[in-house]
Amino acid sequence: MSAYLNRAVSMVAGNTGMASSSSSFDTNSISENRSFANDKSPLQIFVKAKKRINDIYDEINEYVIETFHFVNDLPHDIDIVDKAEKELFESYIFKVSAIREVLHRDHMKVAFFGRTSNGKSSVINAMLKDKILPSGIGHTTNCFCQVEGVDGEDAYLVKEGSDEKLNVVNIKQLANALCQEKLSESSLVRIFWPRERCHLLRDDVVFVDSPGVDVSANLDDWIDNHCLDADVFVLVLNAESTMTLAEKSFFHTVSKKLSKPNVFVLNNRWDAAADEMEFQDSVRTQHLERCLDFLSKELKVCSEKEAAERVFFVSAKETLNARIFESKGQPPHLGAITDGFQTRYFEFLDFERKFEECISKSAVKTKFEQHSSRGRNIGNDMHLMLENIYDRSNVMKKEKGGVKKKLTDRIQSTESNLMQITREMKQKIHNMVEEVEKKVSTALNEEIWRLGVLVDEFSMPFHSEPLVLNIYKKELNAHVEAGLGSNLRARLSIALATNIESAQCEMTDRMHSLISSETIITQNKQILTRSQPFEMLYSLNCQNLCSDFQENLDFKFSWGITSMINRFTGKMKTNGKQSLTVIHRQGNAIERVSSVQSILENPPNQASRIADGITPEQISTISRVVLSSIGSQGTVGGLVVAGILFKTIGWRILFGVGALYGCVYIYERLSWTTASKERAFKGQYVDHATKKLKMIVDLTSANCSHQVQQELSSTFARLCRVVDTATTDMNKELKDIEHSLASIETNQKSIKLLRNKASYILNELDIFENNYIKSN
Ligand SMILES: Nc1nc2c(ncn2[C@@H]2O[C@H](COP(=O)(O)OP(=O)(O)OP(=O)(O)O)[C@@H](O)[C@H]2O)c(=O)[nH]1
Repeated sequence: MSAYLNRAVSMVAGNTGMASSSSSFDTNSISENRSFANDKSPLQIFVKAKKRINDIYDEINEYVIETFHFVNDLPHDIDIVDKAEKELFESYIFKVSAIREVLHRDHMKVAFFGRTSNGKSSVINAMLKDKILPSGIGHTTNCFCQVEGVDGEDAYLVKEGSDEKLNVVNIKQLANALCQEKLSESSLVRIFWPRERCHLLRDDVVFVDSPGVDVSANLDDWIDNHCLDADVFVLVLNAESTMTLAEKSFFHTVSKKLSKPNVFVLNNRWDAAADEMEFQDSVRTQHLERCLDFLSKELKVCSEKEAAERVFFVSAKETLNARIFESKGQPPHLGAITDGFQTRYFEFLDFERKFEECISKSAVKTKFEQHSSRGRNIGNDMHLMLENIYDRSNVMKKEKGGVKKKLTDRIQSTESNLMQITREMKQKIHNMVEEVEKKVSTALNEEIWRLGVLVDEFSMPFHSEPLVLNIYKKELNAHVEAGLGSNLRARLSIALATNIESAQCEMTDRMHSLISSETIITQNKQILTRSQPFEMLYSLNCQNLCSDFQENLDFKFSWGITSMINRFTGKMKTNGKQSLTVIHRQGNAIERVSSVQSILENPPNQASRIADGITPEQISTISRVVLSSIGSQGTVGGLVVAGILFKTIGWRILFGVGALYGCVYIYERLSWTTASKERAFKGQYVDHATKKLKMIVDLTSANCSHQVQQELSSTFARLCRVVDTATTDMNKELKDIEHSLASIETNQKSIKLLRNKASYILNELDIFENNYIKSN
């Protein structure tokens, strides 16, 4: 084994972690090492990086969707995100979705270029360990052929511009299929080959075979259409000849369009070139120098040292044959064409190892660095937007907190002020009620005192006929009731209405000071505005009051004994009445109402008894007893009196007095006319009505004060209801604000969580970049 071979073996073994302590090895051990190495293939960097970035993008996708839904579902009252921001959040969903699609399609792409028949297809087949692409003498590849892995057992091809999957059973069929179609040289045929048949395809490497660079002038189109996303370029040279201008100029164009492309140079057909063993080393050195110069000095895609790792001398044909034998379980060296197979085979393995390392790192960098940076931009943007939204929610929280405090204070002050005003208004109403009671009582007493004048004003024709008299009495009662009512109204109503109105205004103003809502105040004013001022009802009801009035229109001699007794008892009646008033003043208003009402309902008996202590029957009995006593003893007594008087003053004087008494009697008897009867009737009526009206003075004043109390209390109650409504509204508003605040706090927690998720994703991308991009 030559020294060069030893170097190659140690190189490959070293890369796979296997120590080469002996130069005596066979190709079986190489194949075992190679198989073991697959698991640790440099391509795994790309595979793992792709899986990782896909996982991160799955998280980013979930995150942008979650964030958009959160922002979109925010309650309308929490106006912290505007329409433009929502649209921006939504746009991230589409962006991420587009990146994920590209990511899923991302693969490592290697493109093979060189002159026709240099063995490009053979190199690809050797790498894929199968005769996939047709190869042969002459121009066999007439368009771009891309070999990529597919799940499943069946291979198929898809032509450019078509979705039809054409079955490919074997290489002949594929060659026929490609030849039958008149394809343009820059069109692309995609060959899908089962992944499981080749580890390179399984690890997402895509191979692109091209027509010879010497057969086309459309090199720019080729590069634009097929090379811009290639991670590695392999220039397949024919080691039997020198690099041509066509090959050089193609790569010059490539290096102009792509910054520092990864270019490998394979001096293929080295088996044929090495036939003449004596010149082998000098030819190799010659080729090597030219290639190194080309890469490092002409293309300037790498340093000379790096270029030394990019130039190989191989035999694709031998390698392919060896691998086919190998796949059949036979020793690979059976595929050897000439001497030096092992060296060339090892160098092919070395190329593959370097190629795998290069393409993996390059693809990770060129493809995933971009995705990582776009993911980072999205994460940063969203983090910033969420930061702004959080700040806005904080401002809103503070505002709402301020409103809540003001509202709470207002509710508390309204409640305490309402209690204070209620106490004061109760006292005011009480004072006004007492005042009204006094005023009504005084006014009514004065009117009763002037009752005679009112009765005298009644001018209906009087007749003592009972039927006519009844009508007269009814009309008189109505006249007295109307007169008293109008007099009382004239004396009291205006002042009373003014007082009540001012009290109502005061109540309204004070209660309205507790309400902040102008709408409620306006509505309330409309409700409280009365169409007519307060009108007091005195309810004297003389008709019932004087229903027991019984006139006495019989002639009565004013100097008769009965009249004299009546005058005497009249004095007693006055005293009794005074005592009744005292008794009544001690009771409360309601009791007075009931007692007086009962009096009114049973007027003659009880009232007279309570007032006088002596009933009219008793008076008449007394009169009769006195008269009868005078009558029964008159004979003796009268004679005695007459005798004494006769004896004392003389019969003339006695006769004169008797005649005078008689004249007076006759005069009174003659003047007892209808007019006298009317006067007597009115006098009796005035006495009766005065007596009855005085009984109801307290009742009436209590009734009036009750009306005032009712009026003011109902006004105050209405105002309280209004304040209550306003307080209820404020409480409702407070609850809404509290609910809103709770909602803001919940949303702030969600925003924080989403912000943290953005930071987490950014951190994941950092780790990804450190592991897969910066370390390369
Ligand atoms: N001796 C020898 N022959 C080779 C080697 N590689 C390829 N060949 C032969 O060279 C011929 C051309 O090989 P291809 O793989 O078709 O070459 P190509 O560059 O793809 O040609 P086009 O497809 O026409 O561009 C075939 O007959 C191969 O068998 C090699 O390493 N040694």
